[in-house]
Amino acid sequence: MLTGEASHPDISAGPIPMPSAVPPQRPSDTHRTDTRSSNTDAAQTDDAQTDDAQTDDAADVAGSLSAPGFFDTSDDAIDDLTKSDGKRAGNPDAQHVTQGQLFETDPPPWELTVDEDVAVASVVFRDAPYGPYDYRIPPELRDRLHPGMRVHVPLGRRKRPTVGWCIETKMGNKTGKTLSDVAEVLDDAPLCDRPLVRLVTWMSHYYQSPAGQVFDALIPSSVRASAGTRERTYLSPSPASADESVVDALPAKQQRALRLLIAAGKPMTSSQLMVHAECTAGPINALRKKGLLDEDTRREMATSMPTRWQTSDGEKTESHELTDDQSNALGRITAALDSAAAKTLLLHGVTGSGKTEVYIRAIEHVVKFGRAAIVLVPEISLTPQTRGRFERRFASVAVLHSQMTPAERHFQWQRIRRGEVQVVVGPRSAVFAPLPRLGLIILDEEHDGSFKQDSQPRYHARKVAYARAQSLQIPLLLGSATPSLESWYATQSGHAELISMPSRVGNRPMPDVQLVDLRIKDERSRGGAISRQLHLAVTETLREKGQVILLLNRRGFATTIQCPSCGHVVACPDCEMPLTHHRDGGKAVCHYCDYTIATPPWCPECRFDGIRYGGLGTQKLEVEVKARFPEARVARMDSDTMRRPGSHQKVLSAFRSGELDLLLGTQMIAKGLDFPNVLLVGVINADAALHFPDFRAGERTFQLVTQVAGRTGRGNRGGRVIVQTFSPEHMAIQAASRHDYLQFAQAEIANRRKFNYPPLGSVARIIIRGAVEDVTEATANSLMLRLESARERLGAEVRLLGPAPPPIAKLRGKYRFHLLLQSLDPLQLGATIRMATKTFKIPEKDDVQYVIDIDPMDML
Ligand SMILES: Nc1ncnc2c1ncn2[C@@H]1O[C@H](COP(=O)(O)OP(=O)(O)OP(=O)(O)O)[C@@H](O)[C@H]1O
Ligand SMILES: [Zn+2]
Repeated sequence: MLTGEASHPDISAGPIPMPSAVPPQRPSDTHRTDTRSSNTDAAQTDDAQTDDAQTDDAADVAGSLSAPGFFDTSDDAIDDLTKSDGKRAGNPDAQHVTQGQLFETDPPPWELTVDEDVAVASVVFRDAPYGPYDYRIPPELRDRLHPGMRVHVPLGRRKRPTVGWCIETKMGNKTGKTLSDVAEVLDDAPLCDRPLVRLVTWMSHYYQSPAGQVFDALIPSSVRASAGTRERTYLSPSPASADESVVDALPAKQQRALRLLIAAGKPMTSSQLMVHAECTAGPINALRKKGLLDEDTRREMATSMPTRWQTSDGEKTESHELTDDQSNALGRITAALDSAAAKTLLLHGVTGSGKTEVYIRAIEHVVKFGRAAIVLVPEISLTPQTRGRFERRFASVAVLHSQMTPAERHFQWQRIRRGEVQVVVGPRSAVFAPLPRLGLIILDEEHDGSFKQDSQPRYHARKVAYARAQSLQIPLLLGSATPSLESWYATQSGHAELISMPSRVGNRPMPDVQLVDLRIKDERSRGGAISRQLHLAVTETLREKGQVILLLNRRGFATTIQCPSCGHVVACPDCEMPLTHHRDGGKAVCHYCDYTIATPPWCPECRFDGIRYGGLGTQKLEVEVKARFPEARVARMDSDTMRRPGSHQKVLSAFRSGELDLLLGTQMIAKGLDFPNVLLVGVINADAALHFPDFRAGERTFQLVTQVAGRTGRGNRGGRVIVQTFSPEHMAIQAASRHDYLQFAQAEIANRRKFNYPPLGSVARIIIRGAVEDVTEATANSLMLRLESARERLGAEVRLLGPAPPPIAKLRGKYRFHLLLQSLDPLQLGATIRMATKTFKIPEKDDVQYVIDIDPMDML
């Protein structure tokens, strides 16, 4: 029989406190379906990157440019995660918030007796009910079962046999009930060690995601399914075969086979022995039947792995003599490594300052002491260059990427776990790499949006890396030319150490950036996307045999309302967020607070009557470019053209070798590429991301323009940048045009302070979706009421916004509403949601689901 007692994972086992309770059972079965809100084709921006490393079923696409906070939980706050949410928020009644109760028939606490001699396992499940529930470990399994293993247990009144994850083993049954037995242990060894199990419980608590689902994110499905392995039975001589008289009495063929096996001195499979003894299966089976052979079945890799290493993209460079900036940076990183403290370091190095070389030297330091490192990068197939740089410098590198087969992924995971790997390079899921002696975690391009997972559990790799580094007492190194404001703010508030590399390698100048004001009629080309200045610059560059990059980051839908004459964007008076045009009914709606007006027919600012909505895509741009520059060899890079494995590789190699003159595409061409012959970068519409209904719009725009501008001037021939924009005076664009991160960061922090947006406060979002609009809205409303009452009971200072339709108000035939929560204290935010959803049940007939997104990255 089950009990409803919430398990308490061991928190004394490691240096950092982890939460003391995993979330209680979720009341609504339907909750577990993740809406994958922004993973859709309709909504998907052109920057989709897939990383199928961790989920079987989820498309797991991440899209946007910025990153949520992780320092919004101060160290104290992380510490406080070990306490009950309710207590912290000041309500004694709230203590029970973290306790899961399955049956109302549970005895009251004073009737509980503790049975000290029972070995107990706490088990969590992927599907509802999620647990944790306690089971008795039968004596014969006591030595075999450890946290991090899968078990078969009976679940529910019908004792349905179910696979679960053991998160804790302990002595003593405190439930006062007879526990059901663990039926079977499914793994020979834990699939994750204790620190990783504690990371699971922390993630489960923080992201309010069932621990069983977090395990599934942590352990690749290929590992769970033992992809690429098979069972083989090995034969060895049994003790009975030691009797010479028995052997002598055997028929000739059997005798020969057995003697050969004894002489070999090692076990063989039956087919190996058949070859060796030149016999059929008959004599071997006869030996088996006579009890002269012992059998041992093992699971092993089917073949030695045919790893399909991608060839490098043609870059040749090797180790460099460090610049002064680089050696200073390295010195500070090695000091942190030597101090064996869980320090967070932010390496802010301008584009082309040589950050990769610093990472490599830091890892060399780690490897020297027999330890290993994880390097997280935005999707690796976009940057074959980075991969090549690591593979050339370390003997044993495991590169994880989305195009691996399950067998390859499993093979690499086993290598990593056996401690055979010095460096793991991979996307966000690589933060879970089971390295036994991890010494350093690095996030390159730490501001990148792909570090946030867009399906359950909706974790951010930076925050998880932070938690893992803290628990192992190792440094975390974040690197970027355009750090996220979260990381930047952490350096200002003393939670992270700032290391600056303000100049480029070889003292190359930063490229000159020229702004083209698209509001001026003459600058706009009739019907086209390329201004007169940009056209001239491309022509000149091609004539000089230089290469060109054109960026057009068109989002899947473009519904901002902007005046082409004055550049004014219609925005919400309460939230300062741009309003979104809804074609049905001609409404303009704030997607934060639901402020609604009729879409203005002319510009409210300058009265120009030709206000417009919408945009232009890369495909259309390609047609225009080919028409304007018929001689140029052009390639387009976006999620449509880059579907096939290896396609990035191909285009980038062709670009490096000079077989292509012009590369146009979405933000995937803005990332980390290092091509010395790129003399011109053009940004077609810098506003694309600027007027998005998202408080991170300015940050994303700054990052994107700065990053793409950084792709030029990396060789000896210099480089320049042309940025077309309707908002040349906007602070983000001004700062980007001067490569001035500091100015941007200071101004943007001041902006965020007004509304306590991250990194000053925390944000969470709940998405509700359903087939029938009013039912969905009614559900959203009743959840809102619960949030309000939870806020009151907890005395929490949390701002509640909505329900409002998100920019994508309908998705795959489902209506969507969202709620936003904002607070200076992430713990109060989390506790409010936990309390409000604890007993929130949606009747099955309503067909409505909800999804909790803590530290959301986008508001689509
Ligand atoms: N000490 C050095 N001496 C000479 N060249 C160097 C040195 N360090 C790095 N480089 C070269 O400088 C170039 C830029 O380095 P890298 O790509 O690491 O820059 P980055 O800081 O990562 O820039 P971005 O943020 O734009 O990706 C590379 O071609 C690299 O090989
Ligand atoms: Zn508003």
